[in-house]
Amino acid sequence: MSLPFPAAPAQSESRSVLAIPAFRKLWQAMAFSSFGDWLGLLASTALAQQLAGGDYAKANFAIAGVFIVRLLPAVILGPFAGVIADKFDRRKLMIICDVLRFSLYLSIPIVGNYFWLYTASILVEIVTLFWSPAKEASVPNLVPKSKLESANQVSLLAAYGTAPIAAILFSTLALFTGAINAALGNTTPASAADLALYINAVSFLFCAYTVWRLKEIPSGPSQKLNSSSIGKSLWEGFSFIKGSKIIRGLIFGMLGAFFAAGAVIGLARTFVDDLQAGEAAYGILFAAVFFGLALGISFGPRVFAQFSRRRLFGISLTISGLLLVILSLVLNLVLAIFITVLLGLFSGISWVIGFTMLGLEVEDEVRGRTFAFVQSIIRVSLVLVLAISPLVAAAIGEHTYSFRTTTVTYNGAAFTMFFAGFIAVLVGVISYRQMRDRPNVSLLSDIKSAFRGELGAITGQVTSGVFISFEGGEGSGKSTQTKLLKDWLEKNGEEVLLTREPGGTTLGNQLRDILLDNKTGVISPRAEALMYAADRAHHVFSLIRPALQRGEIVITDRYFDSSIAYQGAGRVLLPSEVARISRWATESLTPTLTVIMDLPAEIGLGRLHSTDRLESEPLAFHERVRQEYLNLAHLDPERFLVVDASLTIEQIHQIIIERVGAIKTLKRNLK
Ligand SMILES: Nc1ncnc2c1ncn2[C@@H]1O[C@H](COP(=O)(O)OP(=O)(O)OP(=O)(O)O)[C@@H](O)[C@H]1O
Ligand SMILES: Cc1cn([C@H]2C[C@H](O)[C@@H](COP(=O)(O)O)O2)c(=O)[nH]c1=O
Repeated sequence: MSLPFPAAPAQSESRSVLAIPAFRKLWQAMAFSSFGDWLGLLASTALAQQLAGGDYAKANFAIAGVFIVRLLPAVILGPFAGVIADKFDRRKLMIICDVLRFSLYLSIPIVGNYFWLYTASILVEIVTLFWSPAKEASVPNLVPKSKLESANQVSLLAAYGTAPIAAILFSTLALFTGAINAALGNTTPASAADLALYINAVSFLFCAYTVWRLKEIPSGPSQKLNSSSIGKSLWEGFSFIKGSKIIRGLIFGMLGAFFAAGAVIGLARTFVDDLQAGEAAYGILFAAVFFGLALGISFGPRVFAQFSRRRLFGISLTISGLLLVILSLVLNLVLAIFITVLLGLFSGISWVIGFTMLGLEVEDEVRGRTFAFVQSIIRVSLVLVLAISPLVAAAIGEHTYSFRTTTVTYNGAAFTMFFAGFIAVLVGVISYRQMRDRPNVSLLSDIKSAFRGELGAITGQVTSGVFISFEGGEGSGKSTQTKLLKDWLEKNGEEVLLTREPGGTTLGNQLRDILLDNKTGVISPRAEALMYAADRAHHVFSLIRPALQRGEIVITDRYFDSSIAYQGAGRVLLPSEVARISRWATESLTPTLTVIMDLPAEIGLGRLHSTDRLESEPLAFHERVRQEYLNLAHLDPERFLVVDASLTIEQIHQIIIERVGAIKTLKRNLK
């Protein structure tokens, strides 16, 4: 029998996609234009502030204006631009767009007034709306299908990874503007914002040149693009998410994360001014957010690997909100930068978990619409927060307070950040409560368990298909009920794989013989745990995962909870350690539903005609197993269904099909 391809992606995927010369060149062009975009954003907001000439309210209004004009075209024209861009030669379109962006950015510092700053910003955004779909449509022509996901990952890196580099360059320009002006022999000295805008312009010229040389991009118009309107995707996505508590919590939380990050970005320029710091500090603060975000995205999920993703999401969001509140109270720039890195870090964690979980929790058929919904709602809320927060700050104005001998100044930016942080905390707490798994496990004990490496991270990981496990003591009726359920599901049009542990595979059957044969005699508890885990690893790898990926329903008679109950409680090993082995063996594949057939051990054993090596264990062993099952179910009532196995076979079957029949992805529920 040939084994399926491993589920985990190869480590060097991202590097290998960049080894494709044509894609690498396009990627470099993307990285340059993203870098230019970030530098342009920093420069435009700095210029808007400069043009206000020291008027606090005017500076805030002007900065809000920059964000509004940069985001509005995408909200209003986004879907239409995609359709129009479809009709043109992609390569030529990208070159024209880049040359236009070069000219527009070049003109902003030359003209140097508000009117042209806003007009040019709107035009740049409109041009970008045509460039982006042309670029998106070109990527599939340059990389094989199997590498598309890695291509998207490195594209994201180019889009966001360039932000801190742009911010550092902006700070450097701000620090050395005088020297640079002198070196260039400028008679009318340019500000850091002007210089940044010139560099930005040149980055687009470079991008145009790269694409011009990239003959691999087909010259024809692109294939059909997703052109659904924002209104339509909002509505369709909304209809799908309203039924799921977890997805609702996720989206609500992600909006909270964007709300907090948007407030920092929208208010950063005036906030650093309130801290008596200049343009260099603005760049550093901006870089700090992205540096923190990058840290959170890269290391967060790995560092907190043992912790429940659903809980971690709400917690990191709440911490981000708290950090925003603290940031608003800080009057020292160095401290503010440190807090901003932490704020970015926790926002990064919630962002990456949010997106990953959306991918995991949302079924294949509705994933596209859900993501479209999330993207639309994020754009709309970003426009609102970026536009509104400087306006609120302007309305609040400047305030100085005296306490005995000290005076402190808290301006509108600080007050607005405080409120934004407060709202983010509320959102974090609500989404934590809404998404929290295992409601009977307290946060503190979950943190302790995570440090010990317990089951925390194991929560709803099935991507496609439905995975149901049956658990219970000896003779409790598992085999009888799994067969009845299989028949019922097949009558309802499902493809079903019924399997068991140990022994779902050829190798598993050999292990089963050794494990259950009375002649085997005593096996050390740890060796026994490893043998069951070995059977499980092979079972998941070669049978269960492939079936789930085919979209089938997998029913297994016993899975990892058996090991926790038998080897953990029965053999008196640490259940947390046994769980950890299973998590490793299965790459955390967790059942959608686990049915526990609960029966006093004595009755179950009494139903059997012969006894194997495990069944021959004393009654106390089997009672410990039963109690451990009940304990597991108590901790995670969402995953477990405990059934009274002393009822009749038909009564039990009815209880089970009532619960299974409610699973949303069953064909009968999708009609
Ligand atoms: N609800 C029930 N009431 C009475 N007898 C039952 C019930 N369910 C199953 N049985 C009988 O109990 C015996 C054991 O049932 P079954 O093989 O389904 O249990 P099991 O949990 O799979 O056992 P094992 O742990 O040994 O694999 C069978 O003879 C079966 O007909
Ligand atoms: C998966 C698994 C099973 N066991 C024990 C439980 C039973 O005594 C046997 C399996 O027999 P069954 O007739 O198929 O129920 O193995 C275990 O101890 N640990 C496990 O992980």
